[in-house]
Amino acid sequence: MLSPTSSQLLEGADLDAALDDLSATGADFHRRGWSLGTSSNYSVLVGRDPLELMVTVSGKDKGRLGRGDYVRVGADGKPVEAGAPSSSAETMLHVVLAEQPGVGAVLHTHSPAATLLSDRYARDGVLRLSGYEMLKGLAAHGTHESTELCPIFENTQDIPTLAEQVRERLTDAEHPLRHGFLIRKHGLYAWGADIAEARRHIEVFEFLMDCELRRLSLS
Ligand SMILES: CSC[C@@H](O)[C@@H](O)C(=O)COP(=O)(O)O
Ligand SMILES: [Zn+2]
Repeated sequence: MLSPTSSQLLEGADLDAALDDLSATGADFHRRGWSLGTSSNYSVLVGRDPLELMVTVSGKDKGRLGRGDYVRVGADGKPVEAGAPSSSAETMLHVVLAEQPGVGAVLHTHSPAATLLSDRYARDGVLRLSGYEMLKGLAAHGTHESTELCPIFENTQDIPTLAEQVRERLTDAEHPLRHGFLIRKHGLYAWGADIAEARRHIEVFEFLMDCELRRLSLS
């Protein structure tokens, strides 16, 4: 349980419940074909002062995660405890997102739609999702007559540089990152105030990208 003086947001039974929720999310995403072949990584914020996250261990089957498949990392993306297994190769992306006030969980998926659309619209640098009722499932979209601009980053394999690019875009004056972004021919990152909201954002993006893919194949 949380003590009133604790700087930790999650500990004890609350932390176990959060990890179980992330593992159930992984099993669900795996079943839906969004987290196959050890792809994807997930994290939940456990403390802000200092910043600490629980991130999935690198290379794990995301359909069969257990409580031991998470590593506690700090603001530098390194494990807090000596001898801990390596956290996700993409840990720094989770860290820069979790640094933002109001972000409590980050999820990453590898669906066929994200893989293909991030390439199809790479030249534009953005996937435009416009006019769909399901946009209301993204926080702060009160109407279907809105547009979500989902930026697309190149898949350079240089995660520290990508993390810096993401950090800059989070506060971009013209088009700040809002709910998610794509990495070209790779996948989707989305986040939320907690695991439930991050999962909803992934589901909405995946639904909308599936619609976009079908719309392209119809036309
Ligand atoms: C199937 S490998 C995919 C990885 O390269 C990576 O993009 C990924 O999502 C999972 O890496 P991980 O280090 O397990 O977090
Ligand atoms: Zn990935």
